[in-house]
Amino acid sequence: MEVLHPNVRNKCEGPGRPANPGVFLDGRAGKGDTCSGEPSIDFPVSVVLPAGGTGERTGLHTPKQFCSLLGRPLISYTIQAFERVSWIQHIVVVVAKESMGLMADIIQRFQHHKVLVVSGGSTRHRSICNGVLALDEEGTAPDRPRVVIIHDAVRPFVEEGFLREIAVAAKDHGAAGAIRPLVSTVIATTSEGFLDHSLERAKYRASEMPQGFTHHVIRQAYQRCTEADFEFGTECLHLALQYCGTNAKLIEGPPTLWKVTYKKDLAAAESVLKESLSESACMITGGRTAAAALAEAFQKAAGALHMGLDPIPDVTAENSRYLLKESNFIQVSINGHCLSEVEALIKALEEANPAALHPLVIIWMRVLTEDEASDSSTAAPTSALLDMASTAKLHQILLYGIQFLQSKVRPLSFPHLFSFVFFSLQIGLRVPKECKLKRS
Ligand SMILES: Nc1ccn([C@@H]2O[C@H](COP(=O)(O)OP(=O)(O)OP(=O)(O)O)[C@@H](O)[C@H]2O)c(=O)n1
Ligand SMILES: O=P(O)(O)OC[C@@H](O)[C@@H](O)[C@@H](O)CO
Repeated sequence: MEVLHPNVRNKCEGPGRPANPGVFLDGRAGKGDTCSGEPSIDFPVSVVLPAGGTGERTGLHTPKQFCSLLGRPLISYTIQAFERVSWIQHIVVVVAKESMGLMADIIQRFQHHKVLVVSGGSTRHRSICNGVLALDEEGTAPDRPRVVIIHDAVRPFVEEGFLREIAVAAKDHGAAGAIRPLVSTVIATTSEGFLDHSLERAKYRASEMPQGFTHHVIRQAYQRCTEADFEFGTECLHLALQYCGTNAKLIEGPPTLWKVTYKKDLAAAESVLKESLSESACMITGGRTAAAALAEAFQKAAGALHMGLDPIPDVTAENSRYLLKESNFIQVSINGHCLSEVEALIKALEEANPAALHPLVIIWMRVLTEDEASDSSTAAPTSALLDMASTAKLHQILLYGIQFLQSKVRPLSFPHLFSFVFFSLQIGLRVPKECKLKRS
């Protein structure tokens, strides 16, 4: 636990008044989990996530950044999006003083790492400024970044590739920002509430996040800006231009950069998360030829429905990364019914203890040939599987079983098989239930 130097000067809320010392919270020692195999950026980058607002426009009592989506606070998704990027050194989360304890709990519970928490201010600019200052101080503060990325904590869908573009452009130009095409036309009104004029929509863009700045530019911008900027401003790019003469490079971002603002946006964010979680899985074949052949055939069938399936022999050695990155697992067993493979997978997941944003789903897919099916001793170990499912659920692991007969007369029906798997992945996120053996 590292405490920032107590006299972190908080210019943002008036000169001289020290901000609450930030604390370094690291809920989990150990390596981060990069989500990309691309080469890392070769200059230090840190992130400031302003999360000190009250979320009034949602009409909810809980500030939207702390509202739960699939059982997890919204801010946790945003933090994980950044902590999985290996070239990001520190994540400064700026929260209201009264939320510091809650934020510490979230970091501990979801095992976030490389996070520094500092107290926010009465406006978004004051909060961002506090976050930048926290990166600024000599002494115990983390090593200084070359580039500072600023990203609203209530924009959970940010991708590493776009972050990289913003960071490189910020390094090259001093500032960079995400833009999106305008959906509505911008108009100016008279003081009596009538149309004064409208802007030519094609000439304008919506300013979104993330934005990036060299540490020098954003620090100077906040040192020079006025109280009116702090009180009423909403655009960091403007401060860089106004007070540092830096024209930000503008980069059109993906539509996923939208900000959770209203209550309906929380529901939209949850359904986006749910959809994204059931679109991929890894199929564990145990290295057996028949299982690998089945997995490859299944992978082709799933590809047509834009579902990514990775056949792998096991989750050891270099495949252990799936335990941290993946969320859905299909354990393929052909004949035989020992549950040891499923048991081993559950154990590996518990040990890896991924900072999963959602329940993990394991589907035990068991294929019986005709002679096996006629042998009563190979009957599905339903009670053992149900017991295992009940125990696994305590660790947020949902276990389902599917068993089907493969015979000359009844060849494998992928549509049936696939619909069960996809259905389980979807349902698995909604209501954790004991596993049910399905006979197709
Ligand atoms: N004093 C403030 C105000 C806002 N923010 C943060 O800035 C981001 C974008 O601001 P906005 O969507 O306006 O959030 P709120 O101010 O909370 O929303 P509202 O205006 O509806 O109250 C949010 O992550 C919010 O928590 C902040 O850090 N400090
Ligand atoms: O004004 P709000 O606090 O709702 O949201 C902040 C937005 O203005 C900001 O995130 C982008 O427009 C980019 O500056």
